[in-house]
Amino acid sequence: MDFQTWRHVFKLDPAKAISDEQLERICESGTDAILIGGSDNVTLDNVLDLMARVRRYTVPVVLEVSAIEAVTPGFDYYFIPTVLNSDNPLWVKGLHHEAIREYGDIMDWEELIPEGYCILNPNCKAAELTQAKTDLTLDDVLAYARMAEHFFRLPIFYMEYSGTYGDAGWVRDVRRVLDNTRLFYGGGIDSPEKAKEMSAIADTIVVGNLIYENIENAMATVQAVAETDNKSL
Ligand SMILES: CC(C)=CCC/C(C)=C/CC/C(C)=C/CC/C(C)=C/CC/C(C)=C/CC/C(C)=C/CC/C(C)=C/COP(=O)(O)OP(=O)(O)O
Ligand SMILES: O=P(O)(O)OC[C@@H](O)CO
Ligand SMILES: [Mg+2]
Repeated sequence: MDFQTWRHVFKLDPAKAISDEQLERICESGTDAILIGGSDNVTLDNVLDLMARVRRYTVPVVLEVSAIEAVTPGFDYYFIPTVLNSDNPLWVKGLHHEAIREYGDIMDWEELIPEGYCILNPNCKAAELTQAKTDLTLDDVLAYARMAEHFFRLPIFYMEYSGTYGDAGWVRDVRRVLDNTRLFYGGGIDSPEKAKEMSAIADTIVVGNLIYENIENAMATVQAVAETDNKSL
C-alpha cells in the first residue's frame, strides 16, 4: 500500500452519522483509501467507532489528525496537516510539537505523513479555526507549493477548498510547479464531471461532504476518476 499512487480518496467525518449500508458502499466502492478527519467535534470515541466500522473492509484507512486526544493505534497511515497559510504557529508546528513530546518515543515515523495545507475557502471551518490567510494571489499559492516541495520537502501539498469548488486554473498552475510533492485537491466535488475535471489535473482528489449529501453522486466520482489520467499536464 502506497499513498503515492492514490488517485481518489473519500474523507469521512467522525462527527457525522453514516449508516452501515452507506459505509459499506463507500468502503467497497473501489476508492483508493478512506481518510477519517474533520475540523471540529473529532473525539477519541467517534474516531474509534468509525475506525472499527471501516476496518471490516480491506480498503486502506488513514487518520487525518486534527486533535491530539483523538490519536489512536490501528490506522495504516497518520496524515498530519500543517497549515502553511496560517500565521498562527499553533497550526503550523505548535500542536505537532506537543504531540511529538507525547508520542515521540513510540512513533512509527514511516506511518506519519505530513501534509502542507493551503486553505483557500475563507468560509470553511478549517480556515476559521486556523486563522488561515485566504486572500491570496496565484503567486502566493505557487510560493506555498514550492515551499512545500523544496523547503520543507513535504510529500503532500493539499489545496483545500472544503465546501466549495476551487479554481481549476490555479490547481493546474500549482501542479505544474510540483515534481516530487503530491498534489491533493479537496473541495466541492459534487458530481462525476467535477471529479473528472480535478483529477485530470491534481494527483489525488478528496471527496468529503458529498458522501453525506448525495451518495449516488459520491459513488460515481470513483468511476469518473478511474477513467481519467493526469499525464498530459
Ligand atoms: C498512539 C499512537 C498510535 C500514536 C501515533 C503517533 C502519532 C500519529 C502522533 C501524532 C503526531 C502529530 C505530529 C500530531 C499532530 C497534532 C495536531 C493536532 C496537529 C494540528 C493539525 C491541524 C493543523 C489541524 C487544523 C484543522 C485541519 C487543517 C484539519 C484537516 C482536515 C480538514 C480540513 C477537514 C475539513 O473539515 P470539516 O470538518 O469537513 O469542515 P468543513 O466542511 O466546514 O470545512
Ligand atoms: O467536503 P468537500 O467539500 O468535498 O472537501 C473535501 C475535503 O477537502 C475536506 O477536507
Ligand atoms: Mg466537510
